[in-house]
Amino acid sequence: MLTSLVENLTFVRLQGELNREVMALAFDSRQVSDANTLFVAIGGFNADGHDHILEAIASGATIIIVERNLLINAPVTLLKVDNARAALARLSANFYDNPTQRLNLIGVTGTNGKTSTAYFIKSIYEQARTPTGVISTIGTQIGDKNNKHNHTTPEAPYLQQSFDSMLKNNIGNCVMEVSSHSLSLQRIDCSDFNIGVFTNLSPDHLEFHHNMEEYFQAKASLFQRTNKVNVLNADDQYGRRLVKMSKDLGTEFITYGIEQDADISAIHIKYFANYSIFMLRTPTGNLHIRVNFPGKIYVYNALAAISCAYVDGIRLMDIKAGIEAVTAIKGRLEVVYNSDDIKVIVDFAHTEDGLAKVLASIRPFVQGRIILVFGVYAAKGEKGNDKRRAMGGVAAHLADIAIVTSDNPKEQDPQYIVDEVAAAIDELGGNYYKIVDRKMAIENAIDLSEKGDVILIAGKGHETSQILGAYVMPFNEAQIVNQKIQSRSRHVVMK
Ligand SMILES: CC(=O)N[C@H]1[C@@H](OP(=O)(O)OP(=O)(O)OC[C@H]2O[C@@H](n3ccc(=O)[nH]c3=O)[C@H](O)[C@@H]2O)O[C@H](CO)[C@@H](O)[C@@H]1O[C@H](C)C(=O)N[C@@H](C)C(=O)N[C@H](CCC(=O)O)C(=O)O
Ligand SMILES: Nc1ncnc2c1ncn2[C@@H]1O[C@H](COP(=O)(O)OP(=O)(O)OP(=O)(O)O)[C@@H](O)[C@H]1O
Repeated sequence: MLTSLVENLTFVRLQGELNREVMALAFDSRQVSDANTLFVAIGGFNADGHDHILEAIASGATIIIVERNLLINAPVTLLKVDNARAALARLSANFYDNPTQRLNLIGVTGTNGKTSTAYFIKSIYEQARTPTGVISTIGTQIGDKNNKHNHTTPEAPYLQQSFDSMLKNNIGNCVMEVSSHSLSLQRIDCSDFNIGVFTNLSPDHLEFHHNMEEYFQAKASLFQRTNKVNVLNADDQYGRRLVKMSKDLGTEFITYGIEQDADISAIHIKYFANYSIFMLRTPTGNLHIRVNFPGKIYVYNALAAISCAYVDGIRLMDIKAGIEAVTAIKGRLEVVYNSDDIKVIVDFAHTEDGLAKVLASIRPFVQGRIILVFGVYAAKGEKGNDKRRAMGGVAAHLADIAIVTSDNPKEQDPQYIVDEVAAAIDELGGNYYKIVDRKMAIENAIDLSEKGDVILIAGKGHETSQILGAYVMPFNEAQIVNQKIQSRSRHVVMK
């Protein structure tokens, strides 16, 4: 009933009764399909939900939440709130009876590494026989089911429903990637986090957050609301700011690192082509760990997950087994083809820092050349230009050949983006080709390759489609690679 749903919500009743049944929640008029739906009208960046109230009512909405004084000539209940997004979060949590109060919720935030850290955490907790759900860029995993969604951190109704579903399936822990958008747009309001995990911070999403300070403050807000402890990267300058912030707030924290003094650290690290080994140092003992992914970034992601499990009381043997049990994460340094001649890797690197670090991780083990296929999605304008140029710079410095192509061009002109990235590579004297069509770019990389080369296809990782304008085209990089290699070998045999 609406009377219980509005608990702890500050509102003004503009019309109608509170004594009404609520069958569903919606924030998009196009998604209303049930009678007795509560529709929250959000004033957005592009549209305004208030302009779509009548459509929502026509589809079944009977309770409308608004931010303005209005009256509607229909038998609906109309409540006014100060902030519709915050109200959506409160109503969603109430609708599912505040599930996070009964869930061990762990939030992972930072620019890069959230997904692998989340999967490492899930694996460790499950070694310790504590079932764990995941909400991440790859999807929401509850038991054996994985539901894909467009967001890294979905909107509040979906989140609260997922938490509720985890509890109903006897899953007591949830590890969730928390994006800066979700923090700024109140998607995770009314979610009680026990632990917050910070990976790192580097430029991204600046068209939305305007500058690094604003971006940092959005991320920092997660660590101001954790109930138990913050897990912080001592080697990252923003991680050290979060240490200071936690001290000031009197919040418990634990640090991890490789370079700086930290509570949990990795020493004697040895890097190999497909994995790394190191000695894990903790306040209560040391042990050897193997991470089945190459490069320093995965040692960091493993340390973040280890520190989270450690402060949550999981035994070191389960921690070790949990990290070592993760052998693949979709689209994260995923080897989609490997032979004596060439290796083809698909990876989700889509920021300057991520791309640079992935290239640095694989470089020591490449006998031939690195052929990089990549595109950049960044919004129009100065911040977008900065990102495109910065990624072009990484390609110029760290790849032998760059094939500049499209990522998800979405509403933008793909040729413009490719030209701009290529101009940045050109200025630095890099070696590049421009091929707007991503499938052709991948095929050309294979044609160009010689024995000993590694092809890195960066940017889309786990994604299975490409967004061109309003068109979502199925796009499977592993399939494209394998089909091309098969047809190439057929061609060679026929000759
Ligand atoms: C920048 C951003 O986050 N935008 C979010 C924002 O969109 P918006 O304000 O532009 O929405 P809008 O189009 O103006 O519409 C305003 C309201 O009217 C409603 N509407 C609109 C039209 C209509 O016919 N009927 C109707 O009811 C809309 O559903 C919306 O509630 O509010 C919408 C819901 O209210 C979100 O779906 C939308 O996410 C968009 C789709 C998005 O792409 N977000 C990305 C950038 C994002 O959140 N990314 C992060 C980080 C990913 C990462 O780390 O890489 C993520 O967590 O995924
Ligand atoms: N610790 C790290 N530091 C820098 N780059 C990293 C790190 N870990 C992974 N990466 C790179 O960033 C890419 C994205 O990593 P991951 O998917 O874990 O990040 P994410 O934080 O989930 O990103 P998003 O929020 O955009 O989904 C990886 O494919 C890899 O190229």
